[in-house]
Amino acid sequence: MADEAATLPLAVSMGEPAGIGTEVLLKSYAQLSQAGSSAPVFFLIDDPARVARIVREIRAPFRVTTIEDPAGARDAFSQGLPVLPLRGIDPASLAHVTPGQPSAATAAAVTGSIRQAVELALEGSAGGVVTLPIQKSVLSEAGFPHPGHTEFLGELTAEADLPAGMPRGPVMMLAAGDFRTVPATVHRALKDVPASLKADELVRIGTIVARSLSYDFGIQAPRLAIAGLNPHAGEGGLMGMEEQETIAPAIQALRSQNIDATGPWPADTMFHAEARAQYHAAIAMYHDQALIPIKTVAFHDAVNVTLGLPIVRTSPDHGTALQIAGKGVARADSTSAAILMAARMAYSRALHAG
Ligand SMILES: NC(=O)C1=CN([C@@H]2O[C@H](COP(=O)(O)OP(=O)(O)OC[C@H]3O[C@@H](n4cnc5c(N)ncnc54)[C@H](O)[C@@H]3O)[C@@H](O)[C@H]2O)C=CC1
Ligand SMILES: NCC(=O)COP(=O)(O)O
Repeated sequence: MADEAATLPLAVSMGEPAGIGTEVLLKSYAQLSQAGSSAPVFFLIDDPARVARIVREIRAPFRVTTIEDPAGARDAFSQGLPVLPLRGIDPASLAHVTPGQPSAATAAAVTGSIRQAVELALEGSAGGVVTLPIQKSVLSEAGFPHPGHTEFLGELTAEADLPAGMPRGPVMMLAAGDFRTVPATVHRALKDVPASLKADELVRIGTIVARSLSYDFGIQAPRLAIAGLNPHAGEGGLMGMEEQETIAPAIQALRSQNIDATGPWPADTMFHAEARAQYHAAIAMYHDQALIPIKTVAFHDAVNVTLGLPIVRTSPDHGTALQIAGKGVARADSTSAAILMAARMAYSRALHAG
């Protein structure tokens, strides 16, 4: 990790303050900072007084260090968790957070933290962005127009240049070790999925995944397995036509671009261990088709990563877990994995950029 740790510090957005985000980040800091100079350096964008209060409440064996800019994170990291104050947000909006009870009153801080993290990454002050989970329903109540980070990040980075040859995302991928799944449609009602599947969109997603597996993850000849939509991948048209009309033509188009894509595979049998050994990433047709297998097998290890962005972005795979917020029982493995993955991706991008 020595070289990876030498890249720019990672910016961590605060996520829902009534959820488990702060707790898992503090636990990750306690764990990862043990690695000393080989630990990836990161900082949280939040209200330092709020975070310091939580650190005192849980009697964490470290403190919070307020930094004025990302450059201050490296020196501060060995002393305590570096926290960069939220820009343009009244800290009073975060003064009355009750664990487990999210409120629209904190929405500006939550979305402002993401925006600030992305800006720092785009201007080259941060090596990438790690987002802590947001409560999507509460942000929506407050007028936030995006169903999740993925779409918001696409908008925030729409004008920025991508690495050479990388088509523009955003594309969501969940990854745990060699197990990688991509939902071709993301935050969409199931009833709307069939009509929204388009061959050219599947080709764009497949191209981004293949390119990113090489560029960000060092897989030189990525193999993609594409799922069908219907039971038994349509059973020759008996159970649906999307495989023949949309998915198979997209696979042909990917193959004509020398991308090693196969399918459409029946989704029920493509995720067991022997099947997974045949490919580097599965492209599923909808959110739960992609996320159920990986969260079942690797809930505490998986990372949510956005491909096809001008910046690196990862996140723990879990949500705000309001039921256990404030109880001290949340596991930080996925957050630590997200930080380590972002550091590795930032290092890989820095190497490519020369
Ligand atoms: N990247 C993001 O911002 C994400 C946000 N969400 C949002 O989170 C909210 C809650 O979503 P849910 O579907 O309930 O999923 P969830 O992941 O918050 O919780 C599902 C179950 O897993 C448990 N759990 C989650 N994280 C855990 C951890 N670190 N340690 C131990 N147990 C843990 C919870 O207690 C609950 O039983 C929703 O608003 C959802 O949209 C969900 C996923 C990702
Ligand atoms: N289930 C994954 C999820 O909802 C995360 O979405 P995003 O906030 O990363 O776009």
